This record gives sequence, C-alpha cells and structure tokens, in this order.
Amino acid sequence: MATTERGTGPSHVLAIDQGTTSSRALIFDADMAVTATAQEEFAQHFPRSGWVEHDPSDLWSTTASTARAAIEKAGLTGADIAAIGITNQRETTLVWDRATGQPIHNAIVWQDRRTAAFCRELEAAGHGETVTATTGLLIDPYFSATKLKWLLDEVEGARARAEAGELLFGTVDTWLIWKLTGGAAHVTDATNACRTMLYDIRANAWSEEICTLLGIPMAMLPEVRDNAAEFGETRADLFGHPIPILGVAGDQQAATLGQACFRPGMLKSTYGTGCFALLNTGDTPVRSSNRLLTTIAYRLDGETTYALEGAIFIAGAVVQWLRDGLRIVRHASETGPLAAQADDGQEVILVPAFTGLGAPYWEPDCRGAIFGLTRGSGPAELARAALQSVGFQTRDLLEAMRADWPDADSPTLRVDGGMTASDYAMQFLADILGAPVDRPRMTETTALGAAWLAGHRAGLYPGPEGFAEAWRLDRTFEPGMDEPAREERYAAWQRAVRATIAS
Ligand SMILES: Nc1ncnc2c1ncn2[C@@H]1O[C@H](COP(=O)(O)OP(=O)(O)O)[C@@H](O)[C@H]1O
Ligand SMILES: O=P(O)(O)OC[C@H](O)CO
Repeated sequence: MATTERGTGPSHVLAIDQGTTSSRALIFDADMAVTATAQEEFAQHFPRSGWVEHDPSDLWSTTASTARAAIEKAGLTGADIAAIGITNQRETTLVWDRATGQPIHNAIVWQDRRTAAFCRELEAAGHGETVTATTGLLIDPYFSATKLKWLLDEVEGARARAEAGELLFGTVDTWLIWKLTGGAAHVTDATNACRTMLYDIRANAWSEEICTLLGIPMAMLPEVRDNAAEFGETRADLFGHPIPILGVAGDQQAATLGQACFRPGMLKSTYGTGCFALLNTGDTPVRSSNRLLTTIAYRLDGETTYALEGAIFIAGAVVQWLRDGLRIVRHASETGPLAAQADDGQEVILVPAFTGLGAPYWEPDCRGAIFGLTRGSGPAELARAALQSVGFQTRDLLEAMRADWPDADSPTLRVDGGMTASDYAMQFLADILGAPVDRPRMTETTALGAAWLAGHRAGLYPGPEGFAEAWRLDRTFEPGMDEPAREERYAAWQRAVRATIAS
C-alpha cells in the first residue's frame, strides 16, 4: 500500500470522467496533482441518420476497467482511495429494470435528434414558456426528457412497466453509481438533473407539471443531491475495498468548478468535441433573451449557484472532420501550423453546422456550408476556416451573454479541453473576442472539478477559496487584431451564418 505524507489514511481521489467518446479515470494525490490516468474509447452507434446511441454495458465496462487501471498505474489499491468523484457526458438517457439492472434499450446520446418532430409539436402547442420558466432550457431534442418519453413510447411494454414502478431512469452518472454500488443507490446531482428538462431549477425539485405533460412516471426519477454529498459506496469486490462516492457533476459544470469559476462574472469555455461556455451568475437564475440556457452551475451545502450556458455542438469535431473526413491532416496538432500557411488574401468561412446549430441559433435542421472558395483555396485555407469557426461561434455565445447579463465586467475567458492545445485556435479566439484568453496549466479541469468535489467532501482538499488559489496560468493569449479588422471579420461570419440558416 502506498504511504502518504499526511498520515496513514487514504489520501488519493479517483476521478471518473465518462465522456461522449471515451471513459477516463484519473488519480489525484493529496496535493490535487494527477499521478496516473487511464482512458478507453468505446463504440458509437448510429442506427439511423441523426440517431446516436451508446451501449450501457460499454459505458460501465470502460468506466470500471479504466478506474482499476488508473489505481494500479498509480501503484495503489482501493484502500488508498479516500473518495470517488464522477463527472459525465450530460443529458444522455438510460432506462433499466429496477430488479435485474438490465437496460431496456441502448442509451440515447445527447447529440441524438430523433425527437426533433415531437419537440416542434411541443413548441407549437405553446409549451415553450412553461419549459423555459421551469427548467431554464429550450425545448430541444438535446435534453433527456423527450428521449425518455421516446423510450417509454417505443420500447414494447416500457410504459406499463414504468407505471408499475419496475423501471428506473438515469443520466450517465446515475447509471454508473447504480452499477458501482451494486444497485444500492438510485441518485443524481443537481447539475445533471437540471439538464433533463424535467427539473425545476428554482424549486430544486423534479417538476410534476412537466412530468405530467410528457407522461413520465415520477417514481422512475432518481433522488437529487448536492454536488458534494454521500452518493453511496462501491461494491467491495470492485476495487478490493468499498470506496465512498462523494462528488458528482455534469462534465461542463465540473469544468466550471475545476476552473475555479466561483465568483459571479467568471466564465469558462471547454473545447472538446463540442464547446460549452458557462458564465457564473451567482444565486440568480438569469433568464436569457438570447436563447442561452439557464442552468445550475453547482449546488454546495444546499446553496445553488446558477450559470448562463452556451452550447456549440461542433468544436474539436471540426478538426476530426479535417483529419478523418477530408484527410488533409493526420494528427489534430497539424491543423494549427497548416492554418498559419493560409493565404491572407482569401476569406474562406466554414459554418460547421454538421448536426444543426446550437446556441444561440438552435437550428436543428440546418447543415454546414463553406463560403468564399476560390480556385486557390486548399487544405491550409480549410484548416484556418475550421479553427476560426470555433472562435467565431464562441464570440456568438459571448455576445449573447453580454446582452443577457450586462453586469459581466468583461471577464477573462478561462479555457480548457483538448482543443486548447492549439495555440493557433486560442490566439484567433482572443483576436476575434478582443479579450484575453487564459489557458491554465491544468487542462484536465473536468476531472479536477470532480476530484475536488469528492476530495473536499472527504476533508482532504480545501474549500472554494483555497482551491481557487491553486489555479495556475499556463499562458494568456492577448488579442492582437485591430478593432476594424475584428468587426469586419465577425460581420462576414454573421452573414455566412444567416446564409447557412436560410439555405
Ligand atoms: N492540437 C490540437 N489542435 C486542434 N484540435 C485539437 C488538438 N488536440 C486535440 N484537438 C481536438 O480536441 C478534441 C478532443 O478534446 P477532448 O477534451 O478530449 O474531447 P472530448 O472530451 O469531447 O472527447 C478532438 O476533437 C480533437 O480534434
Ligand atoms: O462528453 P463531452 O465532453 O463531449 O461533453 C458532452 C456534454 O456534457 C453534452 O452536454
């Protein structure tokens, strides 16, 4: 067993980060430093156009095996782990049998658009106001509620079994906790609950009104806890020792915590497959007039802190498209140097609406477009347009945030996620925002946020203030573009988006 500097008790934290394309596990030591990591990708299932599913057993097996691998790589055993923190892809929807633990269907992933027509019906029937006033969200297939309704309607016998109390609903955190605890706990946290479109973010309770509207039996919903709380204990046989699960948060909220955005006005943006920007608005759930989402940033000791969120569906995914679709690069890291070679005389703009547009447009049916191609346009111009599209989309979000929340004292943007490795993309982001962009040394902020919740609850890690002091800057990207050029470029982007939506 590993010895610890601060005594003989367990002093490490295991963070589980169950994402859209892979499951990861990280071990944090008593100083919140990462000492081991493990990662496994799993299959994506696309049974029809616009449908995206995960096999629940893949989510579980990759989580369990990466957790075991990380503990082993760190030279530890389960007995050295004081607590587990879980963070996860949000909104993805699972239903399983309470008695057998058997899922009734694959998980329906957040990106899945199968309920678009039903969402349009709900909107047309005038339910938009109730949904937004209650949940802070907009009616969209992105959220769990209509996916859950689809499962109850389409899987044979599901509705009757749910009404008889035989079926349980969960987002990915709930499913993993159920499996980790051997079916002893059916729980979630406030940040995951608030992405279901079934949760009243002001009352901090499941909304009976919306459950009734969608025909969701409330008995199948998990109990909702604070982000740092007792979520259950792992089965002893999993890691050779029972370990308490003491922290849970949806991945974007965990990144907000990991970036120590504890004060109102602080803003983070995470660049993974998609991009998610969250602005801390304190104890006020700000209602957006610009089609942003009002969401729970975190709930600690029963106190809720809210955020405005902008969700962009395609960020790093556009780089994957250059690599796997167009095959103009072999590695994501080649895109920045390639973009730097692009011809300044050409203005190629790519609107990457591959799965529609998220905030602030919410156009599920529009598709991507490229503008300004010339005979001389090639890989370099496309790479530049792809990386710049992420900056332009972030500016769209920040413009909407500024309009919704003028109190924001032009905050510095803290960035994280895989795509922040691209200096080119981060510099353009600062240029087009006309504001500095801070990249922390620790870019595993999502896992750090989950680890901090669990470690703080276990008494190992400091409270919010002490944690915020530990945040360390890697590099600030200062804006370099002059204002007329910046505004001209942004106006060209806006024209391109309008044309894409109209086409
Ligand atoms: N050097 C780079 N330049 C541009 N994009 C990058 C670079 N490194 C990684 N990416 C992009 O970052 C994304 C991976 O980030 P990650 O945070 O691991 O995403 P997720 O958690 O959504 O799977 C990929 O889409 C990849 O294309
Ligand atoms: O798994 P990620 O990092 O792509 O994040 C997915 C988001 O939580 C979806 O809302």
